[in-house]
This record gives sequence, structure tokens and C-alpha cells, in this order.
Amino acid sequence: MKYISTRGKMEPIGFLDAVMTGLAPDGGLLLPEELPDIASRLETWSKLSYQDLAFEIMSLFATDIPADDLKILIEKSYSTFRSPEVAPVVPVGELFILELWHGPTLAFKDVALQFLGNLFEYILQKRGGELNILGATSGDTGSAAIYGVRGKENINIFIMHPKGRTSPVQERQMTSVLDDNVFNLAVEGTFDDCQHLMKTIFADVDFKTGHSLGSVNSVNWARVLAQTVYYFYAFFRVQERTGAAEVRFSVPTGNFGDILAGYLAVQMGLPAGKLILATNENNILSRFFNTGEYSVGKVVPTLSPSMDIQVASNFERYLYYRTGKNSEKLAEMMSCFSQTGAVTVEGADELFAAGEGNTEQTLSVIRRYSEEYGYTLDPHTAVGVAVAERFQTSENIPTVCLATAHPAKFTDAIEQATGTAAHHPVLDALADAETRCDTIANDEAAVRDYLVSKI
Ligand SMILES: Cc1ncc(COP(=O)(O)O)c(C=O)c1O
Ligand SMILES: N[C@@H](CCOP(=O)(O)O)C(=O)O
Repeated sequence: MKYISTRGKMEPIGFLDAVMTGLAPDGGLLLPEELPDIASRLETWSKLSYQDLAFEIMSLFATDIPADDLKILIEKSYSTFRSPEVAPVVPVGELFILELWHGPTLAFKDVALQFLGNLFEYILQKRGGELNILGATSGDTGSAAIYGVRGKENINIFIMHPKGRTSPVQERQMTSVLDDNVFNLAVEGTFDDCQHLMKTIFADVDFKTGHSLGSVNSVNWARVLAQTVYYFYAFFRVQERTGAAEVRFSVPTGNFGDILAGYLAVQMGLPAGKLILATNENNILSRFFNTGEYSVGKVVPTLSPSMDIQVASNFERYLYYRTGKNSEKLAEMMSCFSQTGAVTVEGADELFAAGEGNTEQTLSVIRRYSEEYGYTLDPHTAVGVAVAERFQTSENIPTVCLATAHPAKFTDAIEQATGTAAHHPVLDALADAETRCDTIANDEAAVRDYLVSKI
């Protein structure tokens, strides 16, 4: 399998090179040249464990990793999860909740970042050299990436988060990791600023290759690939219980990485009749799927801070497919967006339904699920549930809501909704932990200087 850039100005490369490349040198994002059609294999795969299913799917894409090595990487990556199922599916009320938060940092990001951390280590052991990761986070990618690579040889990780805009627990999870190879930067700005700094620095190809920079964000194709697995896994679990021939997925969305994985899974043959895209008040994506206009607004802080994003990185990958894989047209659209802050696409994509779950709705859903079902939703998941409920039909098609984080990461919101704080022993243990973090201006030169001084 070879990988190309959405912007079309890169020679195709193999999987391992794609993982190390992160952002394409032409500024685009990497995608496989072709997506495999796996519809005919679904029945055979339906009873596989999470790890075995991950192996079957990933081996179609990671064709330059020997099968035995890939199996070991997958086993190792999911051995750190607190649920033997990795991603259990739980019926709650009318919905199915896909719990993606059983990994080390209690967020769905662990599913891909435990794997990516091990993959980086594997590649460096094979090829030699070093890696300096530069990442941007609105809260969860940061700690999952840090836990994925902490203490690993020849890897440094620099994570930028928007100062004061993550939940206090998320911040502590990142800054309490004191390993020598971990650097936390609190940027005076929004997540969009952090992501922009990261992409601008990656776009300087000489600087990027000269300092062996790599990406842990969903810029990295391996992130998206690992996230496709749980859509299939959830479909099989729901099919077992209900006999359904198809399901719908509701996905709380910010950077469009998680739902892009679902979109790609559908292109590969996943029987999902609808992808329900849910945003908080930072609703650029739900507006797009309802109006065709992708126009940037001001980031507002919400109860679901990890989705306080306006410029969704992976939207470019989706637009590539929406333009019929027309790199030239896509590049024009991206340039129009970066110059004017808006771009319009004609026609609708019937696969998607989209809506916004605002603060009041988020709190009310958390309260109701707690009272009626004794189940605590984190505020991001609650946004997905609020929007999913709006699109419930009488057709009897089951809906799977992706539960993207453990509620204890956002205990203030839970307390506001239910009157009781949410806890998890792993997070409680961090309460008085020593922390380390440097504050930095929203300034590309300052970030570059910082990197150079630490590498
Ligand atoms: C808890 C949580 N839910 C949902 C999302 C949104 O996912 P994505 O950015 O892939 O759309 C994020 C951030 O990525 C998150 O951390
Ligand atoms: N919500 C994310 C934002 C970064 O998204 P990514 O999927 O591109 O890493 C976060 O928690 O940091």
C-alpha cells in the first residue's frame, strides 16, 4: 500500500515512511492511494477479538511491516488497556455506548496513540535515528501522546496546549509527566493557534527534516487508521445483540479525526447508514454539513473543551474525497479557506447528519442519563448523545454513540450537571503531583527557538 498527499505534489511512499512523515512536504495530508474493499470479509471477521480485528485491518495498510511484528505491536499496544475488550459496547437506554476510554489516559486517543508510540519505537529500532515530536492538543491528544512515548529512547515530545483552556485534570495529566523526554508548552492562545503553529513549522521542510520532527496528531495517518478499527468492532458487537444489518454512529467532533475514521470505514464497506456529526457551540462542522459553507468563527470555551476547535485538521482529507480526489481543486479550496476563512461546497453528503449540542443540552443529557440509567457521560460524549437523540428514527436502526473520554476528566461539568463529582483512581492519584510546564507566546519563532534549545 502506498500513500499520497491530498495536495498531489508528493511521490507515493510506503506506510513506515508515511508514519515518519506526518504532514506531507507539500502541506497536504497523507492518504492511502486506494482504500481496500473489505465488505466481503466482514462475516469472517465478526467474532475476532479487538486485537485480531486490528491486525486484519491494519495489515491491509501497513504492508511494509512483517505480520509477526505487527501482531506484537498490536498486542503490546492494547495490553495497557483496563478492559480486556479494549473498546466495550454497552447498551444504555435506547442507545449503544462505545466506551473508548479504557486506555492509560482515559480518552479515545489512547486507542491510536498507544499503537503509534510503539510504532515509532519500532521504526527507530529498525532504522536508527531520532524523533522529535511536535504536537498540538486541546486536552486529550497531549496526555495520550505523552503516555505513548514517555521514557522511550531517541524520542522527545513537545506538546502545545492552549493555556487555561483545557480541563484542570487534562492539564495535570500532561504536566505531571516528568520524564526527561517530555516537554509541555502552555501557549497563550487557542487550540487553533497551537495547531497552526505546528503546521506552519512542519511546512518548513528543511527545519522539519533537519530536526527530525514527527507528528502524533491526527495529521499522522497511523492515528486515523487505528481509529477505523473500533467502528467495525462496535458494528459486530451491536449486530450480535440485535441482528441489525446496519448501524448508525454518533461522533462528538472537533478536529474531524474520529469521524473521518468512520467515513473511511464506510468507504471500505462498514454497513453504517449514517454518521451523525455532533459539535458543541464551536459548530463550524455541523454548520458545514447542514449548509455547505465551511466558515471559521471565533473559538468559544465550552464544557467540552477538547472540541473547542474551529479549523478542523482532517476536514482536508474529507474534502479530497468530496472533490472526487481532485488534488488541484482541493489545493485551491484550502488556499481560499486560508485567505478568506471560508469555502463552500455544492450539494449534500447524505451519509452525514449533523447538529450542535449546546451547554444547556450537554448538562441536561448528563443529568438525565445519570438519573434514568445510572450512567455518567463525559461532556463530549453527552454532546454526541444529545445530537443522536435528535436523529433517532422509528426504523429500528441501532445507534452507537462514541464515548470519547471518562467523565472524571471533566469533573466540574459532571458536578454542575448532577451535583456529584466524578472520580477515577488514576486521576485522583495525580491531585498533588509535581508538574512541569513552560508558558510560551503564540509565536512561531518562540516555539522554534524552544525546540532548538531542548533538542
Ligand atoms: C474527549 C474528546 N471527544 C471528542 C473529540 C473530538 O475528536 P476529533 O478531534 O477527532 O473530532 C476530542 C478531541 O479530539 C476529545 O478529546
Ligand atoms: N481534541 C484533540 C485535538 C487534537 O486532535 P488530533 O486528533 O488531531 O490529535 C485533543 O484532545 O487534543
